[in-house]
Amino acid sequence: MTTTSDTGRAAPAREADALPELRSVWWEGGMRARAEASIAAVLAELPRLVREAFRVSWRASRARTAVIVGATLGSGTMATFGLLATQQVLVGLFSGGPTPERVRAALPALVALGALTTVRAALGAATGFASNGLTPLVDRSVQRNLYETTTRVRLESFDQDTFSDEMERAWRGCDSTTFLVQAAINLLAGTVSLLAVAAAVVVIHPLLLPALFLATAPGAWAALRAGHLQYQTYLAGTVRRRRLYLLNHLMAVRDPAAELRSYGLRTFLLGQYDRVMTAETAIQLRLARRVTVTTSVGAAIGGVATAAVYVLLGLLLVDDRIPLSAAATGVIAVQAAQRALSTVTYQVDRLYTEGRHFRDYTGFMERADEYLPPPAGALAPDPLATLSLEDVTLTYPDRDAPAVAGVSLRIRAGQMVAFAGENGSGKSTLAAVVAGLRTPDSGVVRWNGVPTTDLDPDLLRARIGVVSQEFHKWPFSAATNIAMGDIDHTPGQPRIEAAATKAVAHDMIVDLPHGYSTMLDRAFAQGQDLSGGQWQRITAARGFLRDTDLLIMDEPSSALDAPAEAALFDAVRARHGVKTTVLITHRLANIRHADVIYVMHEGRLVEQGTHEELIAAGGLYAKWFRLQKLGYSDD
Ligand SMILES: Nc1ncnc2c1ncn2[C@@H]1O[C@H](COP(=O)(O)OP(=O)(O)OP(=O)(O)O)[C@@H](O)[C@H]1O
Repeated sequence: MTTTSDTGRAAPAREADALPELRSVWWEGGMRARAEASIAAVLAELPRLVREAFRVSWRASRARTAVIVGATLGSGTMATFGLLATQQVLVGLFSGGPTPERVRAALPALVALGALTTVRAALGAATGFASNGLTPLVDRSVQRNLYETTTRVRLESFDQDTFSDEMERAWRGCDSTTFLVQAAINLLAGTVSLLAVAAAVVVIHPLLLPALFLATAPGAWAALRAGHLQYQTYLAGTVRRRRLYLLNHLMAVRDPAAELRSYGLRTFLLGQYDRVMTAETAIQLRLARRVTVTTSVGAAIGGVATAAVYVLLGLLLVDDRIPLSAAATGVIAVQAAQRALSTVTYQVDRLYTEGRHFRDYTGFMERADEYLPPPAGALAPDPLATLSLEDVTLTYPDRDAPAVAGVSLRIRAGQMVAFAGENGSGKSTLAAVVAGLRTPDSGVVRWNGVPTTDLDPDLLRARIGVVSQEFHKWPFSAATNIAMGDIDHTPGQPRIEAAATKAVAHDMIVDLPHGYSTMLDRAFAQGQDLSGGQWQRITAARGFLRDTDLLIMDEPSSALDAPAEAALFDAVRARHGVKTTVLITHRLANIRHADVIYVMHEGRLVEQGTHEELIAAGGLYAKWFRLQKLGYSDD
């Protein structure tokens, strides 16, 4: 730990010897679980995980799963017969008589062994082919299921931390599913190989079975034991890397570079670096020592056990209890079993850690019902005549005060209405309720007198367009970004350009390197990013293209220059009397001509009327309008 003569700088480094705890991250969950689980717990979990892996694999492709299982079992059977054939070859070779005769005697078994090996190789190739093709199918099946759910859940779900967290874990769980399936297949192959060897040695000589067990069990135990420590070491490594990443961002990137220099933070940060690295490196070294000891002890025990088995075979041989061919096959069997076992132990660890993430996925999918919208009505909404809110209240999760409290209002077809109010007064939330994106906790929203809960939500939303304040920058071309306003009807270029013109976006798009085909994301080879105001024009164009009964525009001009803003509001006013528009904006001059202005204050509707009525009433609206007007006057 670094201390400096400058006490002011060194003080924070001495605050505590222990490093501050890092927030746990979801992708470490599987490794952490394996590092903490006992061998018994890991083994107890295996049957269920293997079952689940094969269930997923079966759902993704029955044919491929059947090929994998069939070929793996077939390969195991070939391995058993292969060992038996090996023994027969040895029987022939170790029999009495001249060498050519011994070779001749061994020939049929040798031919059988060759045939078995060939078939086994073919079965291995079939397994490889089927499992390679299975991976994308499994991937697709689980991801599709997840995205089916995440695109259907209620919008409110995203406000809950638990949902976002669970969704992120479930997403990681999708990737784990393919690893889980691969691990289960490999585990099956390893186990079948092991059983195949065991079956063969029992047939050759029953005494070989305990010998086989003795030669393999200690090594397997040591490998599983080392698994704990290896995962702990890995975890310690990631903690170190994460801490380093934080410091790297303080010392080697552009953003903090100026403050680092102007406040003379170099020594302080280097001190932090030394402190972190000294502590974390010590942890890693300690663990590395333990892993080395455990694996060395395991290897030593395994080596001693194997040697003991060879001695045992020698004694049995000397004692004439087993023939030479059986002893020699026993040696081959021990080596084959040790190879199979090292596959098995590795796959056990992998299955367990990936299984943890897979459980996140299945758990999320099981709980997904909680997040789905309640069963909705099936009535098709008629074109809008009136839209009314009756005593509507909505409180966000983890918030005490409602965002919208007891609001009642009525919007008639063809009207242009406006929501005004301070930041956080509930305008956007109210607009989301009107748009059918959020369901109020209490109160009723009626479309032509029919509660919206009785209407088909998709058909209802098809009659509403929303130009959101928090719009998304879709990574598609400019044309597609606009066409997405009515994607089901694949709008043609003339419609797209007409909408862009209304939103003052046409000229700007034409000036892009590839015009309407320009990709609006720099991830693409010739992609472009746009300025905030340019994006806002594209978003407004999307709303105009939708051309629905009701268009809700939430701060559509906050980033627009003055001419663009004026043109946009001309286009909005052109809807007046034809289509219905709800406008939200802080620039009150833009809503002077609205039929009704609803004024929100702390979630409540506190004033309503035309501009003139509200000015005459001398309330909040009149005050804000006066303030804005003052800003433009010369006084
Ligand atoms: N997703 C959310 N989760 C929790 N609270 C929210 C969420 N969205 C908004 N709020 C809170 O609800 C209240 C109303 O927010 P809303 O966005 O409706 O206000 P607004 O009038 O549109 O504000 P602005 O003028 O700043 O856009 C605020 O207190 C806000 O912090």
